[in-house]
Amino acid sequence: MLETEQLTKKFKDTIAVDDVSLVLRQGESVGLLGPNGAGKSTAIAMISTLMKPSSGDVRLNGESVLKKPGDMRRVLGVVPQKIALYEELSAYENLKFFGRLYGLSGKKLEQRIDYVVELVGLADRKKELVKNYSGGMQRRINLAAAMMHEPEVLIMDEPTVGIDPQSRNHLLETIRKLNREEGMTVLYTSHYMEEVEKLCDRVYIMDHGKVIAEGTKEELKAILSDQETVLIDFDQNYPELFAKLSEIEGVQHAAAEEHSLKLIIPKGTRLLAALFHEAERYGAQVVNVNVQTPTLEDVFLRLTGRKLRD
Ligand SMILES: Nc1ncnc2c1ncn2[C@@H]1O[C@H](COP(=O)(O)OP(=O)(O)OP(=O)(O)O)[C@@H](O)[C@H]1O
Repeated sequence: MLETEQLTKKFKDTIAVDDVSLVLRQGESVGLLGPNGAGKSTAIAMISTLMKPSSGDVRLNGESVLKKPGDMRRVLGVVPQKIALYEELSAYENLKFFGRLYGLSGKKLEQRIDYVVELVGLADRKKELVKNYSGGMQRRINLAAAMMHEPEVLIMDEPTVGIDPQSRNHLLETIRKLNREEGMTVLYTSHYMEEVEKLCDRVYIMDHGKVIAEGTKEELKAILSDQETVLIDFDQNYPELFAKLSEIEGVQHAAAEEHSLKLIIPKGTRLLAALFHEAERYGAQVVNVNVQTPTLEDVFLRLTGRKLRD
């Protein structure tokens, strides 16, 4: 129902979005996964008609939205990364304002407000001023505002960055319910691999403005089907040892995080003898060794040599 064709956005010396072709089918939940600066927000700004592409096109049911941006705006509910609410007003007043912008009034408007505050779990607090809400509650009302005009497609730009775990879970559950139970089409961007794994059927992985991989979660993980991920926990951080271990024969990618080192190796690689030998040389204690099936985070590491959250 919605697609981008070789979408490109150039700023002075940066190509923020580079030849990106995405497809979003009705009822699907699609993830756009990439680190900070990958170009996700810029792509969303163009899809939602807030920014003109340098080249390429965005199509809604086959028709270019560059000519008819109004059609797209009616269909889309966009939850931006930044909170877009009036702080001095209550949640209820904010929702009333957004509802009126979309032409709702009277009983219909009140019914819709009742529905969206219930949806985000804030019905009993709707009369409080937005400035007194926690960051997570503000995000939930942000989602409620995007839902006021009964959009067919919901686009969310990193909606859980910096919020408390309770609001995060609530948001994720709400989006999941909207997609699975109400058939809402969802485009969800994040640099949190676990969120995309939980919510999305299909995933585009972006880096430096380009789509570097696309597929169902299973297809993407199949990129690593003949590899395994070994997570080694140490008693503390040993930068020199970690660098040394990353060079062991067979290790294809390595990423260190605090006391742990993650290695991607071909299945069946005999690693333990070398691991313990080197650890002993550096006086390091191996606390735990865990062999895992690859995650989308590992796929990203394999494709780019970097971690998603570098
Ligand atoms: N208005 C602008 N002018 C110049 N450069 C920009 C502009 N907007 C974005 N960029 C650059 O384009 C690139 C992509 O940015 P974008 O915000 O789309 O990435 P992102 O994947 O959404 O990351 P984040 O999660 O940090 O928002 C970055 O290098 C950014 O600095």
